Amino acid sequence: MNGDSGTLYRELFGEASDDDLEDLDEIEEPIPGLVVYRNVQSPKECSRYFSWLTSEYFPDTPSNTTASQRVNQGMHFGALSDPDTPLGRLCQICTTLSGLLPSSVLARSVIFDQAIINLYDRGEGIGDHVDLLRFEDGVVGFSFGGSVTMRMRRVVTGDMQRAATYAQELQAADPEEVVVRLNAGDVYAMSGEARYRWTHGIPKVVGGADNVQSRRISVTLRKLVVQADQSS
Ligand SMILES: O=C(O)CCC(=O)C(=O)O
Ligand SMILES: [Fe+2]
Repeated sequence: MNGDSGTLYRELFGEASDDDLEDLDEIEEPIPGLVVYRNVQSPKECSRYFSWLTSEYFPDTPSNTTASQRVNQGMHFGALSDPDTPLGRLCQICTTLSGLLPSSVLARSVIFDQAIINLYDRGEGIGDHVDLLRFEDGVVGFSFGGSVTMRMRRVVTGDMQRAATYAQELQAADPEEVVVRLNAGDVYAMSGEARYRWTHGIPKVVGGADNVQSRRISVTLRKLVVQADQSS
């Protein structure tokens, strides 16, 4: 689904101000390549994104159903180069947060051209996985709605393909794990080791309680790997 064509950021959210991005609290988690910035987006901006994402991608997904057919994911394909669109604005934010992404990622002519929009309702989660290798290095996540705990585990099997199939459990899980609390307005990035050598997931249950307590919508930005031309 291509949700943001023709939707101007300014129409929905008013003038974007980079003043909002100052004085941010950057937290470097103990995994090389994992960077978390807190409170990048204001509560007001978050609630506007939450509403826009809901109407654009999940207009018919009530939170009180566990039906397996329910729509809980949307996708965008196409360069996110226009900061006057909601998803393009998220891409622009990435370029303003120093150290969020390595210079090799920022130097790309198109930094991101794909977005996945995930919806989580109470009791849901996503299994431990490494993002598919069809995507380049550098994945950035934005959070809207409820808070959640993300778990990261070092890949110890060396089996990248298996990890990339969204395994629910790694067979030889290393006890070493890092948990990252994600609140609305936070921005996280996974590059290098964090992107390729660690899984990430959102467990359904944390400390005996539902991890997701109220609806959360995440937007993750990626760049598709350009396939070499096989025909010549
Ligand atoms: O919801 C999130 O922040 C993570 C989503 C994710 O890992 C994915 O879509 O691959
Ligand atoms: Fe992922």
